[in-house]
Amino acid sequence: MQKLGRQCFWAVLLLLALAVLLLAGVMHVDVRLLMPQLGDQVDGPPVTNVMFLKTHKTASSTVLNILFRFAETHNLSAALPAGGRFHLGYPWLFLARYVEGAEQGGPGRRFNIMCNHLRFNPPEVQKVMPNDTFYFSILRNPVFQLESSFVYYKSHVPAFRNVTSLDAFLASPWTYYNQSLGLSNAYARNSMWFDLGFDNDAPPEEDYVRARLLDVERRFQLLLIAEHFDESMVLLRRLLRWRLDDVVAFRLNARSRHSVTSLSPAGQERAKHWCALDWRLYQHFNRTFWARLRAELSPRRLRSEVARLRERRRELAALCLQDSEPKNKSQITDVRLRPYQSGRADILGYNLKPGLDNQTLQTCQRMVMPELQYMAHLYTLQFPDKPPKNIAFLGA
Ligand SMILES: Nc1ncnc2c1ncn2[C@@H]1O[C@H](COP(=O)(O)OS(=O)(=O)O)[C@@H](OP(=O)(O)O)[C@H]1O
Repeated sequence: MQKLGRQCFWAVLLLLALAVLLLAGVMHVDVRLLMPQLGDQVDGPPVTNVMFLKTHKTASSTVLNILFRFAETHNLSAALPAGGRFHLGYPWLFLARYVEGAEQGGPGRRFNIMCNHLRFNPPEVQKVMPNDTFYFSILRNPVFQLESSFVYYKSHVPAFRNVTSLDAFLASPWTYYNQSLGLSNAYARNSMWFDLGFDNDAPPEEDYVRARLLDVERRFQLLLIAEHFDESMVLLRRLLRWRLDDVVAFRLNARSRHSVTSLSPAGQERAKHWCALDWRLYQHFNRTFWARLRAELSPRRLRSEVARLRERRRELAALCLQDSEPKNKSQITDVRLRPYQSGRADILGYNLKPGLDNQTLQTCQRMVMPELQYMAHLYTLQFPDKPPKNIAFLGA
């Protein structure tokens, strides 16, 4: 009798499971959306040695926030800029000695996570990162990347200083762009190509471009695409075997709508021509990105993973943020959460909900902490005996 009862129980359970699967199939719903805990399972230990080449104006600060949070929550070491510096020697080619502590404890000191701005120089990066490091970076359509760069670096970059608009610059770039001024003009032309360590003024000849694209393919396991940020996070999480919350992030370092300018259609075409190396880079890795996604996930699975990521971001926004809309500098009440401002860009940040309990507050603070503040925070954790980084603009 008891045996019959047990059999009935299992039969009902089986029927129920079949009904859920059938329903999910009919309604085109991924089962993991109905039972989220199923979807967070990953095979094998997470990858913990990661080098992210932080390209400029490509959503890279949002990725850096993800990596810093992972480093902090897993007690991993980060390769941080030495002394009072805020980047790893940029715009000069990276050298291992730009990393705090790289030369202490004898040569061979290795770090888990590396993600501050640097100009890629593989042999020197290899001196501070372990052999099994996962290398990745992110690219953005150079038309929009250049527009963001123009507004952000307007007064910093010689080529941009004396021109009123990007359209005017692109109509006659050689009037404003002086090659002999070298590195300080790197933000004005093929900036992603430059960050990868290549010559941003090289003629875009076919053999040269192909050889460099091959170099990038050899060095990096993954190139993400800023325009497809959520799909990028789904792919990254899969390859790193991380949990969903590890890759959920709020958009950081964004400009307010009024500081975004739009390029005329002719200006957009000129931007592709002016930044021909970046345009080739972007087109190539946009193609390989989608090929990789297709190889890793079915379209339905991709849709459901992106949906889960967005749902979780909405949940965390509701938990953490006073208002899900980002705020400008003067609206951010906690000065420590104000992002660095530059050029004509009005860079936005977030206010947290008041009255959060300590643990929630800590999680939420980390998610909205701007790059410089987070770096200074990790630096103090990692090097408590060294003078802390001085973020001058916070005192202003
Ligand atoms: N999640 C996500 N998806 C898409 N785009 C995003 C995301 N996060 C940040 N951004 C946009 O990235 C721009 C800032 O880039 P960076 O953080 O790389 O800039 S920096 O070089 O570190 O200053 C900045 O672009 P602009 O607003 O056009 O300047 C951000 O809006």
